[in-house]
Amino acid sequence: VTEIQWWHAMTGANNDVIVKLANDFNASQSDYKVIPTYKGGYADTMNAGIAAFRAGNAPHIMQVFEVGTATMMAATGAVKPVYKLMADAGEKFDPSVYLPAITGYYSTSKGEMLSFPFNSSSTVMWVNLDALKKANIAEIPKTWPQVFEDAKKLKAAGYNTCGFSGSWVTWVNLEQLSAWHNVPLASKANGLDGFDTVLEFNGPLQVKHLENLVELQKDKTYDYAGRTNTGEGRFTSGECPIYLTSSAFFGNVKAQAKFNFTAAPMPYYPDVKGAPQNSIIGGASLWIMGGKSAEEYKGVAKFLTFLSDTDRQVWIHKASGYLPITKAAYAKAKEEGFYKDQPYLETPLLELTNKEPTENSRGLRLGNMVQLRDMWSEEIEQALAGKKTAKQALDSAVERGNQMLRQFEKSAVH
Ligand SMILES: O=P(O)(O)OC[C@H](O)CO
Repeated sequence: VTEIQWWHAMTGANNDVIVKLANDFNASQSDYKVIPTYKGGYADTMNAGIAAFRAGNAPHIMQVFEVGTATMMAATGAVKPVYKLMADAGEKFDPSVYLPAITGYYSTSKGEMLSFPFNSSSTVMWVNLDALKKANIAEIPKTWPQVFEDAKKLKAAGYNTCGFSGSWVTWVNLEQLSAWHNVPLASKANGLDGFDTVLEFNGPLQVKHLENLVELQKDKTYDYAGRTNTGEGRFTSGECPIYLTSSAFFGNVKAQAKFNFTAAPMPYYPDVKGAPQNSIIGGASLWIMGGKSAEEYKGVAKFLTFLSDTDRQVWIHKASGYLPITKAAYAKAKEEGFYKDQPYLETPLLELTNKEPTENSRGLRLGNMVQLRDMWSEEIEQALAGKKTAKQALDSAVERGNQMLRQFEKSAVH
């Protein structure tokens, strides 16, 4: 039996999904054994994989969050592009069966798929419907001013430590916010059109939004919940009744929330012309590491085919809240009437396809993104702590970030 190591970053309900997929694949044939290993959060998993590659013992499959894409693309030799893997292994593979809004993110401009879009998500607004009722709020808020208003009412109704919050502070409040309002995060289509991109997220919209969060943080109408997704339990515990994070929070919400809930589209600022635009994808993709044997690659290719199966994709979608990655799986979920019962699982798909993507909303591809996000978060935290104004914090995040991008550009192999 040829062993295939799969390093991943999933916890809770989504870890259960990974384990079941590996077990089912292993039970479906006897030539290969996929062994999943949790390596910490997304940033830790990526760093562990890169270190292992340098030491000559990389796993076969590595789950890398969407914002690690530029780094992986630049790591020529360290990775085996998916389109090549499938061709070399003689595995049937048609990139056109996957949803273009998702695969575009992980493909070259020629349409060659570099990594396999295993778990794609988007940002949604999770809402505690019982809390809304308790605060006499009749409708789910659609705009940011309505969220602020409702969060104040929720506070008055007893949710006094957190009216609203969210995870992945930069993803939600810079990256998705910018795309959703059709303003640039960075030049060159947010880096998709070249590594010579410069950051541009210190514009009026992003500054105004951070000013709002800073102001609302003072009395806990908003309460910061951290850089990654570790604060998500504050929604399921009932503490924060409005919470912006990934659609893939679904498995844990379903298992843990003792209240009625839904996931609505991200709010928007109604004074921004044309908003809302479309959201961008989150989550992660599977990168196949270089330097393995033909036999091992054959097993990996078979596993990717196994993951692409329509029924399996529908199952992953229903269990986790990650998106169905193929057109057939999305159509099947619709046909089954799945979204009639659970309309909120379609929310991220509707956001992604809300409008034809623009240069500002196709996605983003910035090098050194793990470090960039940490530094952007640090600047946001300074603003929330009252040590800098929102404008100073975002100006500094842009300036420091541009230096990091230039370092990446110099070191990247083109
Ligand atoms: O929680 P996930 O897996 O949907 O990922 C959220 C963000 O996209 C991570 O960068």
